Amino acid sequence: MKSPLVIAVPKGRILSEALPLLAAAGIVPEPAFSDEDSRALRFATNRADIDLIRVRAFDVATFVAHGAAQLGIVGSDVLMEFAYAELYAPVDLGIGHCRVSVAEPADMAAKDDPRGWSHVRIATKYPGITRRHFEARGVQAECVKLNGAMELAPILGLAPRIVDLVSSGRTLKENGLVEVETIAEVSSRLVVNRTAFKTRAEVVGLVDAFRAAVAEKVAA
Ligand SMILES: Nc1ncnc2c1ncn2[C@@H]1O[C@H](COP(=O)(O)OP(=O)(O)OP(=O)(O)O)[C@@H](O)[C@H]1O
Ligand SMILES: O=P(O)(O)OC[C@H]1O[C@H](OP(=O)(O)OP(=O)(O)O)[C@H](O)[C@@H]1O
Repeated sequence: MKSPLVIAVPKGRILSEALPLLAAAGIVPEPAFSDEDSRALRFATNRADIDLIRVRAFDVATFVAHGAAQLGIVGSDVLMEFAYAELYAPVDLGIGHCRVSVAEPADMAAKDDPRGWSHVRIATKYPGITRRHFEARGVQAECVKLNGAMELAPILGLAPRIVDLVSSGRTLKENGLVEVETIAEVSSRLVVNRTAFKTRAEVVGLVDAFRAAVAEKVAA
């Protein structure tokens, strides 16, 4: 028998929205998958030919790009950051909606004009997206890489501006920051390893199942 297909899912906030979509696509993980006390990382499902792995959001892209997992669920922010050529993203899952934005302290924004920037220092988890965004209009971005709590950077003098995800805007507001530019709208995508897509027929069937699950959700 062929080895099971591996689907990588992020363990953070997307998971609760992804599970109903997986179920609608006919994939239900074993109970240990939702058990917070479980230390297991790879899980069987109701389908003998499919396993799930639970990894960090950024690592979903890495596992699938290298073919260690054949499919995955990941935010388009992560896809933009890495731009892996081996990743094919055929289905917008319509979950995990937010945006990647530039933000700065409210008092700074009151007198700031983004058109006048020539060099910016930015704290971010997304140095790739940030550099490309600013380079496209001739602005040099010096990035300080953080893995979370970017909103602290301006207050503590690490960098005057940040590039981070914004959804309700509450995190910015509670930290005295305002959004000054939206770089991109974000949603989660089904990603597939291009080689697996060509060589394993079951992958094509699964992509169709996810597409149907999304269409069903939209129609409901
Ligand atoms: N506030 C938000 N609203 C909607 N979607 C979000 C929001 N924040 C993040 N996301 C989406 O969820 C994905 C995972 O984010 P999450 O915050 O759960 O993980 P993380 O904290 O980056 O992960 P890790 O703990 O592994 O570093 C992001 O890549 C993005 O696509
Ligand atoms: O606009 P809002 O609705 O407030 O959402 C934005 C926040 O959500 C994300 O962080 P998350 O809560 O995932 O924590 P993290 O810093 O661990 O990534 C993001 O990094 C922002 O901090």
